[in-house]
Amino acid sequence: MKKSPLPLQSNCGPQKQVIGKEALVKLLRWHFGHSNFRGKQLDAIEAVLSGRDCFCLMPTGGGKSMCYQIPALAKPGIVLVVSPLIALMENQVSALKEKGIPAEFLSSTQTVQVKNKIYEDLESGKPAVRLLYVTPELIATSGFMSKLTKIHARGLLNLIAIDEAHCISTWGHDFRPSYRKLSSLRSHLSNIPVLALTATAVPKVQKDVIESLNLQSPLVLKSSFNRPNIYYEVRYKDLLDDPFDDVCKLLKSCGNVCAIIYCLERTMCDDLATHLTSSSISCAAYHAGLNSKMRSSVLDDWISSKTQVVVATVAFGMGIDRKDVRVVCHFNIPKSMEGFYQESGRAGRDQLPSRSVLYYGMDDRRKMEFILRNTKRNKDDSSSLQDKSSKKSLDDFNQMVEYCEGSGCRRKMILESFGEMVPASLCEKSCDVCKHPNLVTSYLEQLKTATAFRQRTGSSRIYMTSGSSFNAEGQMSEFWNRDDEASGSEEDISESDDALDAAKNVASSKISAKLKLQDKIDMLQRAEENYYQNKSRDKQVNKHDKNAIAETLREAGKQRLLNAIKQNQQLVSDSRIDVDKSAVSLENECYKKYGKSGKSFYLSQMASTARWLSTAGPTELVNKLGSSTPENVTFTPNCSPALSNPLVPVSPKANDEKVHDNAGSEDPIRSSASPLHGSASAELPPILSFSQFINSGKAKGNSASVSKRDSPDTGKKNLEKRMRSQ
Ligand SMILES: Nc1ncnc2c1ncn2[C@@H]1O[C@H](COP(=O)(O)OP(=O)(O)OP(=O)(O)O)[C@@H](O)[C@H]1O
Ligand SMILES: [Mg+2]
Repeated sequence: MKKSPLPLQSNCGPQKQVIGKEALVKLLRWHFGHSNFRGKQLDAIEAVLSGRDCFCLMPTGGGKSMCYQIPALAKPGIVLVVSPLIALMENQVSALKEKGIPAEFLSSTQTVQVKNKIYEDLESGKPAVRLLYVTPELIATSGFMSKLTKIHARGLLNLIAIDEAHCISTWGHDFRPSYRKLSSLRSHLSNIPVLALTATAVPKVQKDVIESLNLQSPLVLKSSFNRPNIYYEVRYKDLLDDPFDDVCKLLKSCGNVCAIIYCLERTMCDDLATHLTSSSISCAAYHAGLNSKMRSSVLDDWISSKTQVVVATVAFGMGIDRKDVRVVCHFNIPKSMEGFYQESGRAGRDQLPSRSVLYYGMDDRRKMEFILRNTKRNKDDSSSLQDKSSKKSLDDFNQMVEYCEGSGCRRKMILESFGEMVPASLCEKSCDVCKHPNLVTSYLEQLKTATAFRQRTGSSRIYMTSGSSFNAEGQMSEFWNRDDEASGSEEDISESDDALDAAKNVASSKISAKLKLQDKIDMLQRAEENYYQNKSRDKQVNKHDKNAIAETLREAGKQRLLNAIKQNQQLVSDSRIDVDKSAVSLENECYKKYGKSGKSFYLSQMASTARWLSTAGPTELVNKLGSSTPENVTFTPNCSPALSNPLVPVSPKANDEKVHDNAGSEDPIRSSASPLHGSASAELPPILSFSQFINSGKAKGNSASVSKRDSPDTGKKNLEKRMRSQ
């Protein structure tokens, strides 16, 4: 619902004018319908309005957003909000727009037209926007920084709010390298107050945030971390017959309530979501393996109560504001208390009674310990730094283990981990230990017995045995986005880099320890032979590859999009849009993006596109489709990704181009129109395979020692085989 003009907007005079408490409360009531400020909100607002820096530590759901949203309404000008997640920005901006508050966000998900419109407004004499949300990656770009400097020079910048500020600290659980670049904000935009907000910062992180952001004599506001309306509980997987069923029963016993279930792995999310759905629980999976449209669709459905339960990796949630989440389950033990606090804190933001249930399993514990012990924080860090970082991660994790295996009050444990000393009586029986102490003690004893038994019988499952299990990207846990510093990428969800790296490192270190050089060479030679054998076999079976996307499927896809477009009268009647070409263009976009990832990705992308066509507003549609350049649309033929000789370096361009896989088709490098490509490839001598290379060395050194497999004859055969298979 749109509101009439802001009551204070025109009354605000010069920047220095002090806005009184009453006026601020009036703004709160008028725009947000809350009767009064909560906790330390007013202190933070008054501080930043008077031009002072502020560090604000409030519990999850404490109302931190209000600390920068009210200042944006109290003074003409712009409040810049730095936020780590595109989903989070989208959410807040649409909620503000609903209330008639001019807010925008800038991210890689928007069309150029939308971004240009925002920039035009910012450059106009009197920008309409009051709150501008951006990612830290965007701030780090020189283009955006120069725009910001100009806005500042025109006296239009009121406040810089850094939400989820703990992401700046390498000691924090969600460290984002791009956040570190925010330290330059101070030097570029002097005299603008900075407000740092977080719910989860241990004293060391608090100090780090204040120093990194270069806050000047900030007002430090800290509220208690206690969330009295959340009941904390741990369930022991090793003592349960079927943990999936237990989650199911738990959700059913709570009624059809809103819940989030966190899992470590994407596959686990999918499996558990399927199980719950088959038990008639309204639920969906959410993780970085889904494309961004699918993720938005799951998020939208959950926010609008179409689905009640989301089974997600930690990719879901930071700052997500659905007030009535009644249950947050951790199906696997989280890696730190900070992460656990933040995730479980998504329950009961409406202050009504809610539950946090953690499923603790010994295998999960071992698995997480393995990941943390072997995770490399940064490839360039020295080994002592790596060791320190790994030790810190393990220390953090041990707190979580203590939380699960300890027999003390859970709430007290959480609060003490944040440096808050409280008596156990504060809990008022709102954790399982305080409410059922005997039961929990008995569980812990049973757990000990079960663990000892497993150790004796060696029946513990082995999770990470070989490198091959790590090849499938996305199978591992996913932590927060650790963008490539140089890329300035603005992706909102990370690929699972940490754990994957860890696993790969371990796999390779195991190989190094085990194999001597000769073994390695033999292994590589065998791998090469297998590669060529498989490749020529693949050619025959390729047609039957169940993951391949056939032309008929693509045709059906185009037809589906065309139907979706035709159902939208807005599109059919708009002369700027060519419906046929738009369908072709959209299908091509889906194929180009997800074709290589396989059929299911392609289909899910098509489904989201069709969904978008039926729900998007007229401006969005015209922006996207009116500007498409269907003349330039080229079709990617039904093919597998370019697989030319792996030993020939392939130019990046060649990777982007489309390659026909049919016999007699041309290699894009050799068939390039460029004379350089043409003549160079004709003159190049054949490139030796790995075996040939090794053999030639051996032949030079000691021709007598050449094995049958390594004989020049075999080398020649290999080369012929290789040529045939291309
Ligand atoms: N003064 C207030 N009175 C009542 N409700 C409020 C008040 N301030 C904020 N809220 C509500 O509290 C909820 C949580 O607010 P918000 O999202 O700002 O929390 P947060 O501290 O940013 O949490 P998180 O750490 O999870 O991001 C929102 O639904 C908001 O509308
Ligand atoms: Mg928040």
